Amino acid sequence: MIGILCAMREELEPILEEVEVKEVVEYGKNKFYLAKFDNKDLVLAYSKIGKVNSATTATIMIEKFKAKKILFSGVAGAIDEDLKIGDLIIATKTCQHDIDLTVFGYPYGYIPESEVYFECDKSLNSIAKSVAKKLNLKLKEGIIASGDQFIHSKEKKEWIKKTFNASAIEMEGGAVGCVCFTLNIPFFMLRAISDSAEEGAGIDFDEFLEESSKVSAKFLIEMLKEI
Ligand SMILES: Nc1ncnc2c(CN3C[C@H](CCSCCOCCO)[C@@H](O)C3)c[nH]c12
Repeated sequence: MIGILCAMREELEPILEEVEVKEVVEYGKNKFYLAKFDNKDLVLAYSKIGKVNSATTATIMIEKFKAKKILFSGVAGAIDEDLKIGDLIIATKTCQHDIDLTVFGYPYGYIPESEVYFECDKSLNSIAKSVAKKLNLKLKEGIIASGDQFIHSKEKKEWIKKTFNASAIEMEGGAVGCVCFTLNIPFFMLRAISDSAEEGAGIDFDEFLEESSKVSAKFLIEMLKEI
């Protein structure tokens, strides 16, 4: 079973259109779509926005639906200057920029007995890179930072870049990475850029959410053929 996770309805819908939904299971105030694609069993859901919702949905996919890998598809704000709206990025690792226990001498993003960074699955990332090569698509890879905030300030964006060496920003990957690390499940995260995470990002986000969600979804479908 492969878990396909998104945060928002707009991110999941273009994927659902491409798979054969066999059953919809209502559980934990959410809907889980059991589907087939290219003779593979999938469980798909959108978690709702944020780290708690995405951690909850990832855990249900793994524990209840027996997902053996989690693939995230969605949109992100750009931190690296060379990332433009519609560009694709995969996470080498994820982190949580809104964790702050620095008063106790810990680094930003660190919870005692846990990790700052959660590694993404290298074999899934190499499949993504070979798919991008085959389709002649630009695909960046880098650290992607998460927090329960929509970032729309150059100052905050630059702080996250300096503190975590992050290339993009969103609100779920660090939490899903932690769940997959905890349960020893391979984690892959693909994002298409929807905004600059600077002043005015909210306007761009509203304008490009649907289009960038489709870019990510289209690539994910191509990846599913190779897994
Ligand atoms: N700059 C940014 N900062 C943080 N995250 C992101 C992301 C990634 N996703 C989009 C969504 C945030 C938008 S909440 C929208 C509320 O509904 C608005 C109606 O559509 C959340 O799931 C994280 C894109 N640009 C970002």
